[in-house]
Amino acid sequence: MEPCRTPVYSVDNEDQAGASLEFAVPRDIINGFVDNRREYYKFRFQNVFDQWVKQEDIFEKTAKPVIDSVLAGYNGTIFAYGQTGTGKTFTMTGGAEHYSDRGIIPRTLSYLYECTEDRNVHFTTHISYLEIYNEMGFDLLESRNEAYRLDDLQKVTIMEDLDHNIHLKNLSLQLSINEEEALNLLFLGDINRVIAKTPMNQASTRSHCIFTIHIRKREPGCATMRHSKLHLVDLAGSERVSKSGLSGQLLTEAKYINRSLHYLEQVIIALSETDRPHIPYRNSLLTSVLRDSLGGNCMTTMIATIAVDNGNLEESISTCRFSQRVAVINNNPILNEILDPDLLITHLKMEVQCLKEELSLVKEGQRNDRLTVEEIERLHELVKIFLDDPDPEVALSVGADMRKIQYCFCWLKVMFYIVNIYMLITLGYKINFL
Ligand SMILES: Nc1ncnc2c1ncn2[C@@H]1O[C@H](COP(=O)(O)OP(=O)(O)OP(=O)(O)O)[C@@H](O)[C@H]1O
Repeated sequence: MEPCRTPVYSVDNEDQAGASLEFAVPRDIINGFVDNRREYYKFRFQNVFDQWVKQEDIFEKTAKPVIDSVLAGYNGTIFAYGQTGTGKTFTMTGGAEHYSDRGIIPRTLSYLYECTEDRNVHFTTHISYLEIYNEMGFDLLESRNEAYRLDDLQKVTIMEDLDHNIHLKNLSLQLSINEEEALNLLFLGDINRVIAKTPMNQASTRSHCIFTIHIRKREPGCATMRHSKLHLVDLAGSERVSKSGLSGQLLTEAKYINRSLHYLEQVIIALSETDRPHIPYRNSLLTSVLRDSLGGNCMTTMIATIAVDNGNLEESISTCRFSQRVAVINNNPILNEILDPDLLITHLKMEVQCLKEELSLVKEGQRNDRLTVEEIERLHELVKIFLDDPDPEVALSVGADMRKIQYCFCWLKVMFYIVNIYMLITLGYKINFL
């Protein structure tokens, strides 16, 4: 947050009804003339952080619960939204001056690898880093060398399968086995990010960036595997084109940013209205990529950053209104669990074997040549083993040959008669004896 020039806001974290942020706007501040606009605006959120808050507190209260649910097998998203220059990148990535200024992404990596140290559970972590600039996707991790131009990066395109799942073509997934490797990937991606100067903010990021951690977790002896992903999203800042005095390339960027944020807002509004049959995800690359992360089976946290000085009040109130829309969306996180691929292969092999036997049974069912003496002797042996085995689950397996199966049935029938006759004789003997 920018330092406050006029104290027109107050934060109340003690209120029983939840944390609140209130703006008191003296009438003379509203454009300098008396009008009918409201003088007080009060918003309630899960947490409200004032400008002196420590990065650690933000991480503990906003990010940690999402990471815990991602480690348990649910998808998660944390995204920073707000006017340009209000601290989104500072919140997500952090400041370079002090170690304590580390933002949510590096802290998430530390916490994540700390949690996955448990040797009894097998974790695999992959990282991807996508940049969306002027409605085009770029892989921030593809180039192992520093990119000098945006075109040096691999272009990422979006594809949809028959089940409407989104796939990102050319977005690399980099394996990272520890915190150091993951941080190196973050730094590589950050170097590759497009940085342009605007009159509003000397280090403004003009693109949306999505840092995604893909996790696979398997517990020993467990037939299933859990897979989840955590999107950490630093959105480009919204800005009023007239106010920022942009022109040329920067104006084009601002238009793209504002348009994609507008589409994001449309999606959020549609999600917050429960009776809306259609959610317009396809309008932009950003909403298409975040499709499974805004509504649906995901735990989503939005961090809204605002400036509290008078000059930015209008944007700040608009950001708060948008955040309240987001807060009413109800997601139903679903556990992402699949059968372990190795076990799946074993099951499929067994199924193929059964199907092969069934097939040859159908084909060979027409054979009418007689069984040889050796074959008959072998079948007697198999039936004996089958009958002698006390295990009720034991199977009599004679191969896919209808003649052999029929012979075994006949032989079992003979055995059945023999046993019955024997029992009758024994019973008759006992009666006579009595
Ligand atoms: N809480 C904070 N403490 C100290 N400095 C901060 C804080 N928040 C932001 N800043 C500083 O304010 C400036 C703007 O912040 P930042 O780049 O994070 O804004 P942004 O919202 O990401 O902007 P843009 O949308 O233009 O990328 C940076 O120099 C940053 O270091």
